[in-house]
Amino acid sequence: MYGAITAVKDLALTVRQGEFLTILGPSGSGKSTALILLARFISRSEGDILIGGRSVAAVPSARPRHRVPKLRAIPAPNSPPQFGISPRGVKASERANCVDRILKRVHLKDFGGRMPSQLSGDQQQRVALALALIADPPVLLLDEPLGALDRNLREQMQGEIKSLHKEFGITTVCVTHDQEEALTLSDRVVVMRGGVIEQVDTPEALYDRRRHCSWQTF
Ligand SMILES: Nc1ncnc2c1ncn2[C@@H]1O[C@H](COP(=O)(O)OP(=O)(O)OP(=O)(O)O)[C@@H](O)[C@H]1O
Repeated sequence: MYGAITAVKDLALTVRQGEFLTILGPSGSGKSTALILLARFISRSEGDILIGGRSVAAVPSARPRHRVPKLRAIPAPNSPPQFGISPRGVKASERANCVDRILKRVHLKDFGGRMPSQLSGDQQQRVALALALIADPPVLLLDEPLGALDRNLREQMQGEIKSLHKEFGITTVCVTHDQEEALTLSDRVVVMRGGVIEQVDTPEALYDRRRHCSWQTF
């Protein structure tokens, strides 16, 4: 709840291990709030959120384990991309290698020393993706990851996100209002409207069902 506004009214959602789940809906439908609830950024009115079978309420709030930087912003704006985050469960001696390997994987091998302002929009998104992968979170949360990019770059980054998800197998919850993006990237799509879940389906079933009842635009 934000004051008198109940952004998400009733949310019962199971995110499966390793899946790419997208929350799709029009502006104001509560998508980001649902994602925030997942990350426990704000207090919940009621209910519980489980990650890996464990209640996030049991996780100390000072440093939320499940928090992952939004892709639309670089989390450490004044630092070169390779700083500011350490790989989990990687020995100190191997950290630099791990960071290099992931920067290479997102096509930023030679960009490690640049400041964010020296990077283009898609390079900044790649840095954010690299940071998320290096952090190796139990659930990767993406809020409108490609919203700031033009169409060509968006399609290119969609392909990259999809192949990174396949390769790293990180359980991912993504928020978007872009139907094409949701259908392209996801194993399942959650359609939200007015703070409630309207439908949960595979992209194929969603496309098929909506074809028969006039595809709604967001
Ligand atoms: N910090 C806030 N304070 C007050 N109201 C808020 C706040 N954040 C969101 N809201 C309200 O909660 C409702 C849901 O917003 P939310 O951002 O979750 O929706 P959304 O589907 O992600 O929309 P968008 O795509 O525009 O970000 C909206 O009515 C919005 O105005």
